[in-house]
Amino acid sequence: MPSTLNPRTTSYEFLGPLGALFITLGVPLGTYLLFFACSEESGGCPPTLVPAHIFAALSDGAWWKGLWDTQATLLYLGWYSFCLLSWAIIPGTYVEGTTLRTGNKKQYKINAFPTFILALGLTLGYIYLFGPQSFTFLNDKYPGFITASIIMGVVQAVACYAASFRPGALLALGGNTGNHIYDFFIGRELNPSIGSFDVKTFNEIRPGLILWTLVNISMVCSLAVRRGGFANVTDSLWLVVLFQGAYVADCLYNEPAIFTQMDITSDGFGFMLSVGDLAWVPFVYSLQARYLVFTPVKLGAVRIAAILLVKLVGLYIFRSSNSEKNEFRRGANPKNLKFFTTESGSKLLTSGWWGTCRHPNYLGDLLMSLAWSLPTGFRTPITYFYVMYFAVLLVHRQRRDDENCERKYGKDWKKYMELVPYRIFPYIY
Ligand SMILES: NC(=O)C1=CN([C@@H]2O[C@H](COP(=O)(O)OP(=O)(O)OC[C@H]3O[C@@H](n4cnc5c(N)ncnc54)[C@H](OP(=O)(O)O)[C@@H]3O)[C@@H](O)[C@H]2O)C=CC1
Ligand SMILES: CC(C)=CCC[C@@H](C)[C@H]1CC=C2C3=C(CC[C@@]21C)[C@@]1(C)CC[C@H](O)C(C)(C)[C@@H]1CC3
Repeated sequence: MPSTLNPRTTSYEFLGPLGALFITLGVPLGTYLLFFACSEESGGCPPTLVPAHIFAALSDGAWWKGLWDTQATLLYLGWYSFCLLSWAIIPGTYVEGTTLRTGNKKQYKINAFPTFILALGLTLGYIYLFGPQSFTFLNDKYPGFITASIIMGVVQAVACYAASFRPGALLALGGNTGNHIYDFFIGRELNPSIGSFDVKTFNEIRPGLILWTLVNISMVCSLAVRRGGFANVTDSLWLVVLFQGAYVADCLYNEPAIFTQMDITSDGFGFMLSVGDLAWVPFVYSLQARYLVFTPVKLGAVRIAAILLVKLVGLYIFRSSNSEKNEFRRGANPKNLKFFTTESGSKLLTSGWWGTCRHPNYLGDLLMSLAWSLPTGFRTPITYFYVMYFAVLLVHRQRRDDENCERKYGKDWKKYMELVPYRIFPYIY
C-alpha cells in the first residue's frame, strides 16, 4: 500500500518488469553458462562441444543431477554459518549509517575485515597442515556450489520480499511499483533486518565477497596439485589471485565506506542483490583464476610489468578519487579543491578528480578489472567477460546516479553537469 512514508514508485529501471524477469532468469543461467562455456568439462574455453553434444547432455537426467551436490550444499551452509557466527562473536564498533527518510540512522557492526582475516588464516593453516589437495574442493565441486549459493540467494530474496509487506516496513523509493516481478527483483524493503543484524550489508560484503577469495585460493591449490607444488604455480595465476584478493581486502578494510553507496542508501534488498552478492560475485568473478588452472599461462617479467602498470594506474585513480570525495564529505579539503554549494546545503567538488568527469572512481575500477583479465592472454574473449559486464554495469549505474542526484540537487546538478560534462572517461564519454 502506498503511504506518505512509502510513496508508489512511478518509474522503472532495467526496462521494467520484462527486463527484471529477463535478468532474474539470466543471472542464475549466466552463472552456470559461464562455467560450462569455459571449463575442462566442456572441452576448454571456448568449449569444443558441438550442439549435438549439448542437446544430448541436456536430455540426460544424469547431467541435471550433476548440478546438485549434497556435500557442496552442506559445506556452503557451513560457510554461511561461519560468516553469521563471526559477525555475532567477533567484537566490533558500531558505526552510524546515513540518515533514513524516517529521520533515524541505522547502526552497523564493523567486523568484516577481522572476519576475512580469520577465514584466510583458517584456510591457509588448513592448507599448510593438509596440503594443497585438501583445498581443491571449491574447484572440483564448482557447479554444486553455484547451485547452493543460488538457492541461498533465492530463499533470502523470497523471505525478504514476503516480510516487506508487514506494517511499518521502510521500502526503497524505487522498489514499490506494485508489480511483483519488478519489486521482487529490484528489492522492496530498504533495510531488511533481524534485530541489529542488517541483511543487506551482511550479504553485500561477507559471504560472497570473502568466498570469492577462497575460491581463488582453491584454484591456486588445484594448479599446485597438477604441477607438483606451489613453486610451480604460474605467475599469471598468482597475479590474478593477489589483485582480486587485495580488492576484497581493501573493500572490507574500508567497511564504513559502503554505507554511503547507492546499494545501501537507495536500493532495496531483492533478488538482484541477494543472488548477485551470493552467487554471481564468487562464481563469476573467479572465472579468470579458474581458467588459468586448466590453461596455465606464463607471463614473464615484461608482461607482468605492463599488467602491473595498468593495475596501479587503475588503483591510483580509484583510491585517490574516492579519498578526495570521502574527505570532502567528512568536511575536510586538504587539497583546496574548488566546489560550489547547492541549494540543499550540500557541496559538490568541481576540481580535482571530480572536476575531470562525474565518476572518476568508475574509470579506476574499470582499469583494474582489465588488469585482472590481461593475465589470461588473448586466446578467448570469455575471460574478458568481467570487463565487459562491468563496463555495462558501471555505465548503467552512472546514469542511475545522475538521475538520483538530479532528484536530490535539481538545477544545481544540471549546473554541475555543465561544468563537468564527461561521465566516466574524460574527453571521451
Ligand atoms: N566490483 C563491483 O562489482 C562493483 C564495484 N562498484 C564500485 O563501487 C564504488 C562506489 O560506487 P557508487 O556507490 O556507485 O558511487 P560513488 O561512490 O561514486 O558515489 C556517488 C555519489 O557521490 C556524490 N557525488 C557525486 N559527485 C560529487 C562531487 N562532484 N562532489 C562530491 N560528491 C559527489 C553523490 O552523493 P552525495 O552528494 O549524496 O554525497 C553521488 O550520489 C565505485 O568505485 C564503483 O566502481 C560498484 C558496483 C559494482
Ligand atoms: C545484474 C546483476 C548481475 C546484478 C548484480 C550486481 C551485483 C553483483 C553488484 C551490485 C553492486 C555491487 C557492489 C560490489 C559487489 C558487486 C555488487 C553486489 C562491491 C561490494 C565489490 C567490492 C567493492 O569494493 C565495493 C564495496 C565498492 C562494491 C560495492 C558494490
